[in-house]
Amino acid sequence: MASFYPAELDAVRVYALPMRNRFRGITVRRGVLMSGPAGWGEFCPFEDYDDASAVPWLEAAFEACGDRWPEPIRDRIPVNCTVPAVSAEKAAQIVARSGCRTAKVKIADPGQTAAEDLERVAAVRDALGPDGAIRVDANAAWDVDTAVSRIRELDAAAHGLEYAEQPCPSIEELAAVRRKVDVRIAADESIRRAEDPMRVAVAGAADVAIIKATPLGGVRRALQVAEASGLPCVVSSAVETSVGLSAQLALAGALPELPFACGLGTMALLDGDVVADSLLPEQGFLPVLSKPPKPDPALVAAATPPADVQRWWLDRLGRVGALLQD
Ligand SMILES: O=C(O)CCC(=O)C1=CC=C[C@@H](O)[C@@H]1C(=O)O
Ligand SMILES: [Mg+2]
Repeated sequence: MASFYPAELDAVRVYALPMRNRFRGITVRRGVLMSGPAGWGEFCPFEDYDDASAVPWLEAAFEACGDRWPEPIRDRIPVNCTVPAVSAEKAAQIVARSGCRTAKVKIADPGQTAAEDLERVAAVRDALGPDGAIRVDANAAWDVDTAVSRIRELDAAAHGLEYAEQPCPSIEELAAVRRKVDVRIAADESIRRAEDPMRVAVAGAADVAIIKATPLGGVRRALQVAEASGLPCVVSSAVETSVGLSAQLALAGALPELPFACGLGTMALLDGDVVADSLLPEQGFLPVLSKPPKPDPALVAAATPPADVQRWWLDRLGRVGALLQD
């Protein structure tokens, strides 16, 4: 239950920021910034999410506006750089510029061949050197047999993968792949898109749980999901601006254990931000803030989309807000 409602919001601002490369099929990231008594929150469900699936995203924004986050137990978070489905050359540049010691590589993207995936992963290993870690994310693209053969090939091209994220859609398939390959399996969509993320039994089907505060309803809820998963957790972003990203860092800061780098280096995917001190990784780390950063009015003005786009987002906010109050 949210602790306060949109009627109490001090300010609501719609933003649109271009992505540097197409990611998850999108080229512009859009959402709503809102301020409440505790600070700023961000409501940014992807455009393909229906209103019901967008409810936890709004709960996450309201948590940031209405409550302080749990006390952190660490003040900085190691992060991976995220490599979209780009050419091998571009992938190497992204890794080299990031300063991160872990890279997450998107594979099995629509329109990409298996050979291009292997080249991208090999280029990332060259750019990272022998002791960096490489993880891949297939976003549920494969069946079990394809996953088993592709993961083995990618593991060889990478000279060792840290884990393979969501190779197949279902938990049963993840479990079957996990029995057949030596690489760790991570569950992402199986948790974040589950009807009840608190009850999804991923232990046995995965070695790592990907946890995201924004689609799971906020930092507190995500901490409960992490505990219920019974697995080591990696916090990963939903490609928010620095406002929403700060909540994900609060989650990473509060988790009892954090054995792997987190997927929170995503400000590098966006061309611009709404805060002046953007949460871009430095030497592979991001800070845990005590509260969300305040948007810079000039940057927000520069990121404000046309009136019809603003109207679409405000209507969506109103509809999802009404569902939340039901
Ligand atoms: O984990 C990262 O490095 C970045 C975040 C990331 O990959 C994602 C963010 C948002 C939507 C997803 O398609 C994608 C993911 O599947 O993890
Ligand atoms: Mg994923």
